[in-house]
Amino acid sequence: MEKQLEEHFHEEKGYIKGELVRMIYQNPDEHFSIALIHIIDTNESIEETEVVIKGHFSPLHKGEHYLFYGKVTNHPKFGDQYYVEHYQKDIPTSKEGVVLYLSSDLFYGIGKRTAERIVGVLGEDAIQKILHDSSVLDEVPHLSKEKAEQLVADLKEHQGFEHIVVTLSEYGFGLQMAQKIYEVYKDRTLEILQENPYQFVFDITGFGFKRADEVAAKHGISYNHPSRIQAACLYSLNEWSQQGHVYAPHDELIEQVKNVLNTGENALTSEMISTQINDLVEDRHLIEEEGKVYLPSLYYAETGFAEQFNRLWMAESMEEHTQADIMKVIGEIEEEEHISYGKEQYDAIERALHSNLMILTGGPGTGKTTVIKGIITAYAKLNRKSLYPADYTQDEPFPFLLTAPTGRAAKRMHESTGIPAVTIHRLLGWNGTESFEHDHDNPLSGKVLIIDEFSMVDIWLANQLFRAIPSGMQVLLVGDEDQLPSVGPGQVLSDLLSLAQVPAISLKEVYRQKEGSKIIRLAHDMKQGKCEAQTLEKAKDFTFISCEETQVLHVVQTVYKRAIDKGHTVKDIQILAPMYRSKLGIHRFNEEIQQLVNPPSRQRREMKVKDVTFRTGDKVIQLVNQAESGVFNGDIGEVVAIYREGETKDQKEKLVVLFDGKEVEYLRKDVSQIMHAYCTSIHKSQGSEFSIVIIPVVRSYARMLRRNLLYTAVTRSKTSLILCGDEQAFRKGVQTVDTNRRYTSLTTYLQRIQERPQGEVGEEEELSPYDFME
Ligand SMILES: Nc1ncnc2c1ncn2[C@@H]1O[C@H](COP(=O)(O)OP(=O)(O)OP(=O)(O)O)[C@@H](O)[C@H]1O
Repeated sequence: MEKQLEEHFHEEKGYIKGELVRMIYQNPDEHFSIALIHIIDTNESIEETEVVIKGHFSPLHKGEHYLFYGKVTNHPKFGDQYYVEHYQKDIPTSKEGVVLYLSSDLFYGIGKRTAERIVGVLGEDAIQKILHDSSVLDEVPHLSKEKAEQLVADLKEHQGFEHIVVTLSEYGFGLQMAQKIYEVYKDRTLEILQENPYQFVFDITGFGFKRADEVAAKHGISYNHPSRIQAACLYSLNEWSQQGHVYAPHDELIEQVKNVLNTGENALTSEMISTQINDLVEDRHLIEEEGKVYLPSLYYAETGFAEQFNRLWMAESMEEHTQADIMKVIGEIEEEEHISYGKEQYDAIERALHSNLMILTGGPGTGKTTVIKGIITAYAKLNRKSLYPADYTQDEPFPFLLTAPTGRAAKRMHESTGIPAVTIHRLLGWNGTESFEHDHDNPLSGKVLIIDEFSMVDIWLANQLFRAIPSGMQVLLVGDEDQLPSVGPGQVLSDLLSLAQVPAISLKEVYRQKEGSKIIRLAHDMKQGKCEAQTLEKAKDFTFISCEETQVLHVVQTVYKRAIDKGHTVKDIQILAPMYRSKLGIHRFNEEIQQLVNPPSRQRREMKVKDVTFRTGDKVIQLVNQAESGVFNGDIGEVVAIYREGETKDQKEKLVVLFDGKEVEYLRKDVSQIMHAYCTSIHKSQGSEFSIVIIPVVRSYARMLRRNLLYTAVTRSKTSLILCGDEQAFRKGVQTVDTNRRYTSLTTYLQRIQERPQGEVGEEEELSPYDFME
């Protein structure tokens, strides 16, 4: 196999056969290295006898020969270098060569005579044979067990990683995936690859069923092999949860699995699939209850959250204040703040003050923030507490915990209340991997917890958060039920609201509208599905520019430019679109707006990653939570510096982004954590607000256009909203209610808990959903 590969590469690609002179640089985590090589043989046009090579390879050993495949690149300062795309050890193939190799210093305790005996028995492909099945060494006479074990260990160390990567590359796996696979299975990789590639679907994040199927087909694994069907079940359920469902009904899962297995004429019956689902359930890879099939992590998150929610809801009431006291302090606040609370607002403050747990909902401008401030101030007055964190000590911590799912939402919360607010991840002391500092063993401390933008919180995070809330802490969940549900699985807010017993107050009266905001009026009309001609009429803060789909890009550019010319910054202006990859997708807008506001220039450094060019001055968005650097999914920043290899201490290219006064460095390999943010998706914009929002709405988006999506987009704008495109498409979207409810069973569990005889508690669940996640 290796030989064929070598011949194949020799025919098609440039190569250098060489020997290590010295390692110049190596980063073991990334297997990225630079080395100086003495050239033994090459078909590349390199004049020198030595060359610097760069690329992903583990440390090379002196005295061994390697074959490097790649490209000659010309470095302006250092001349010719070789960029290694692929490499392998030049394993000796003649008997003499193998004897020399095995008796070299690389192998402890193997002298020339032992090496000759090994090659005498196993032949010139002794190395491959031993790597494939080390028991072949039993056939070698006078080779002690210890020596044989040492030899296998040394061989694996010297040949293991390269050999595995080379073999995986034959199956079409890139270096990154090969490394990921190797990290999980180490020297068992090839064995698993050959015997049960479907195992990869279980163990390796991002490993698709189709890839496993391709590998399995090469090994002749049959279409109805139990491992194949089981992997398809697991894969389907994963896909299902990515669409927001917490479970799949057994029968629907079977249908989905049939589609994934796609066996054509070789039909697999529902019974066969059902049997495999049952086996997975028996082995605890899946959990099934009343015909609902769950991934264990989701099952434990949902049942766990229900228990935690119930615990807080049913906790002993805290010290009661009399109605008279409450009325008195609310009156005082009204006077101090020059405000007269509406009836709903007043009720919300009053009820929150003597509830363990309450939900506050309302559209934009209904006074959610005003009520939050009212609750905090009233609590402080009633309990004679200061609102300044500096007045507190470790023994008596600050009583108010304010939190939100995104950094931007937390920042807004802080700005509007004057009280510190952090992301939920930070509040829980997330360490960036699998655990949180705060959980039921180490709960949060404080008296009142307020969680804003709760519609964005998925069932995993909700459970994790609620586990860390001590009984007796007052909890207020705040959100807008008409916005999109969480990106992750579940629909926690709307499930809770659907239960009549859960204490909730919905603010309906709009206050900001009284200040003449058309944006707010539009949002409230949209909520009711209203979108008449009058609704879209131009106003001071709102314009719908009707135009053909082909003109939309130009119109968006013109509006953007005009806003910039008027003195607004790129930060103030946000384009929101529902799709990434269409003619009018997010990527396209980003390219065009970058060209408009941050074009190539001598003063601006660039880093090209795949097809995307990042430039200093670019507006970018963080795509994943990154606890160590303190940046979170959805945070928006600006590229402030780009460093080349030779300019940094550790010789690495870097891109630096400034997020709200905090600089974060990205290595080239991590740049995929960010993307341009001139235009972002509506989903990513949840929890953020922008002064000027531009939303293209065209017919080609039709399958995405839903009321809650458009409502979320429109309510992101603070002072100016520009819609452009097709009014009809917008209207249709507003009238299309997302009827695809997610499969969740939170309400069932909560009801079940409520009906349980008093005093009986649920099984103490020691597991956290994160125990099941990577
Ligand atoms: N009872 C009231 N009397 C007068 N003005 C009010 C009242 N309640 C709220 N407002 C004003 O209405 C505006 C919107 O209120 P607030 O910011 O609290 O709403 P919100 O629901 O948090 O809105 P959004 O979600 O859009 O931020 C603010 O300017 C606020 O001062």
